[in-house]
Amino acid sequence: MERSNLRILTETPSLANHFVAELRNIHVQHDSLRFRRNLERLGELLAYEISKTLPFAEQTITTPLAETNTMLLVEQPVLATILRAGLPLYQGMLNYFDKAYSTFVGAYRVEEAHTELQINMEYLASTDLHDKILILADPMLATGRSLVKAYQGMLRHGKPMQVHIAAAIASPEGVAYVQEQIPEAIVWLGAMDERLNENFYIIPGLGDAGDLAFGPKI
Ligand SMILES: O=P(O)(O)OC[C@H]1O[C@H](OP(=O)(O)OP(=O)(O)O)[C@H](O)[C@@H]1O
Ligand SMILES: O=c1cc[nH]c(=O)[nH]1
Ligand SMILES: [Mg+2]
Repeated sequence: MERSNLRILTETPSLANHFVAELRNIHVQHDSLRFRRNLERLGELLAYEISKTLPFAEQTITTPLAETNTMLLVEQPVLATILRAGLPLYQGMLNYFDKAYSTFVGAYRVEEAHTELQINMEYLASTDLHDKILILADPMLATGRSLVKAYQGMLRHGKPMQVHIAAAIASPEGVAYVQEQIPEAIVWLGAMDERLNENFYIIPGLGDAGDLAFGPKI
C-alpha cells in the first residue's frame, strides 16, 4: 500500500472520529436515520478536506458596502457514486460541492464465501468526464472491485484530469488493489481497518452499509 496518495481522517483526532464511531457502534447504527446522516456528515468532512487540494483563483465579490477579493474554486468537481450504499456519502459531498454534476453507477457484490467476488454492474448514467476533477464516493472500500469496475465503466464517458476516491472505511487489501488499478487516484478515507474476512467484509468494519442505510436486500 502506497501512503503518499492516501489521506485518513481519523489519523488526526477530529469530529470524523465521532461519525465513524457511531457508524460502527451496534447500539447506534440500528437508527437508520442517524446512520445515513453520519455517512452524510462524513461526506461533508471528506469534501471539505478534498477541497483544500483543488484549484482556486482570486475573484472579486461585491458586498452591499464595497468590493472584496477572495479565493474561489476554479471549477466544481464531478461527484460519482455507487448505488445503493453510496447515496448518503454522496449527498454529504453534494451539500458542499453544491453545483457539481453527478454520475451514478448501479453495482452490487455477488457474495460467495471463499470464492472470487463478482460485481454486477447494470446501470451507469454519467455526465462528461473528459478533463474533469472526479470524486468517486462509496462508503465501503472492501476488496475495491466495485470501485475499480465502476471507474473503468465511467472511462467510456471521458478521461478525468484528476481522480479522488472517498470512502468511510477501507481494508488495506482494497486500498492496495485500487492503487494498483487506478494509480492516478488520491484515496481519502474516514478510517483504515485491519483486514477482510472470508466473506470479503471489512473487519472490524461496520457490517453492511447498504442494509443499515436502506434495509436488507432480498
Ligand atoms: O470493495 P468491494 O468488495 O467491491 O465492496 C464494496 C461495495 O459493497 C457495498 O455495496 P453492496 O454490493 O453491498 O451493494 P449495496 O450498496 O446495494 O448494499 C459497498 O457500498 C460497495 O459498493
Ligand atoms: O464490509 C463491507 C463490505 C462490503 N460492503 C459493506 O457494506 N460492508
Ligand atoms: Mg450492501
